[in-house]
Amino acid sequence: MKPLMIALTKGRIEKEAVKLLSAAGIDCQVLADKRRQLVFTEKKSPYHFLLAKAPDVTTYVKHGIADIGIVGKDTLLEDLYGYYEMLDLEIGKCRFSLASVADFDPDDYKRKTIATKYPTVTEDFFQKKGEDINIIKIEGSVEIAPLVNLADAIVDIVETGSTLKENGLKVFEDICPISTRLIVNKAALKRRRKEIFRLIDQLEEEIIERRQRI
Ligand SMILES: Nc1ncnc2c1ncn2[C@@H]1O[C@H](COP(=O)(O)OP(=O)(O)OP(=O)(O)O)[C@@H](O)[C@H]1O
Ligand SMILES: O=P(O)(O)OC[C@H]1O[C@H](OP(=O)(O)OP(=O)(O)O)[C@H](O)[C@@H]1O
Repeated sequence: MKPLMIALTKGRIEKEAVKLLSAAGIDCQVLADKRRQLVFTEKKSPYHFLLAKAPDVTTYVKHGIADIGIVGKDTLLEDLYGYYEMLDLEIGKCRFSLASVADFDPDDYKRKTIATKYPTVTEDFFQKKGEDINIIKIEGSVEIAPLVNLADAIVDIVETGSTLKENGLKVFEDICPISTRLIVNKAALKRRRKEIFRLIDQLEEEIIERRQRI
């Protein structure tokens, strides 16, 4: 049978994810000297890999190109269906927060404009408060928006808080924690159940060990 194909989010969580997979005994040797290569399907490799942007990892898993995806909960909350979320890898930890300039009033009754890369999360957060808002979709450096009056506030990822601080912004409310998750293609979970659960068990064991080390 073909090796399992794992779609890995490239960028910030890549290194941590490869470290976790390797520690769990999942051979990632092919990724060691990858340079600009993005697809790794070497015959002798026990696993195949592709490296993609976070929202595309979900797409490759949904379409069955990848059996397994490694992607942040932030991305999954924007694209909720069509895969199984199987495991919290407990890496890539950060959170969603509502942030703005110091004089922003979250209790102001006027209809707010919120800038974000995450419209679904934002809509859901304000809907639960019973608040109707305008959303402006921004692709990055979202912190600019309240500084130049494009928006009243932002919903964005906060990790250390230094980006907010360096731009004179503060958190008004934490929305939810985020971490990296393992997702599985629905058909693959039926067809390759044994192999996938073996990989999940290996990862779980390593995650528990790491928890005990802290
Ligand atoms: N401080 C952080 N900022 C952003 N993402 C973080 C942070 N810490 C962990 N993550 C996780 O890393 C994932 C990938 O983030 P990364 O910044 O590499 O890509 P991106 O958000 O698509 O940005 P870019 O467009 O710069 O590539 C996020 O989806 C999130 O789950
Ligand atoms: O709390 P911190 O540790 O400062 O991290 C949070 C920052 O990191 C992310 O941006 P990223 O670097 O991915 O760039 P982007 O704004 O272009 O998405 C996020 O959108 C924040 O801007």
